[in-house]
Amino acid sequence: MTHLGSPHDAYDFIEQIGDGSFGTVHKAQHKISHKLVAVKVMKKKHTTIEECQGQFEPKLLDLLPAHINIVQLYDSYLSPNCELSFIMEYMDGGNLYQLMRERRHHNLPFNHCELRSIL
Ligand SMILES: Nc1ncnc2c1ncn2[C@@H]1O[C@H](COP(=O)(O)OP(=O)(O)OP(=O)(O)O)[C@@H](O)[C@H]1O
Repeated sequence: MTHLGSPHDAYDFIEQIGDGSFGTVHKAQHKISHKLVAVKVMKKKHTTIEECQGQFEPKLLDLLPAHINIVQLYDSYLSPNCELSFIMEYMDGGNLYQLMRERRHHNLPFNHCELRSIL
């Protein structure tokens, strides 16, 4: 379900944590519950709810069964300035590239079990 309105009304944006091909990702905190979330603000502008609901990523996340290795999608917003934002579970471990660099730096290669869970 996409809400009409800005995610800034419900969340305090803390910092930008990523920049992908399709959107920028921010760490944010719900103003009432204080729960930390990741907000992905899509680069492409959208004008209608129907257009937002046709997006591939949220459709896929909705279809997948709950799993600890799959980020949960909580909500989405369509702002008056035509920005579409997804509110997602916040993962605080960094991305795979950062993890690989850190492990290499400490000379700690992944074992078979870890590789299987990543792939
Ligand atoms: N749910 C999340 N919790 C914490 N950080 C996240 C979350 N989602 C994305 N990020 C951070 O934001 C970065 C960009 O994510 P995004 O999904 O926009 O692109 P990507 O999948 O990394 O790259 P691309 O879309 O270009 O293939 C990620 O690399 C990660 O560091």
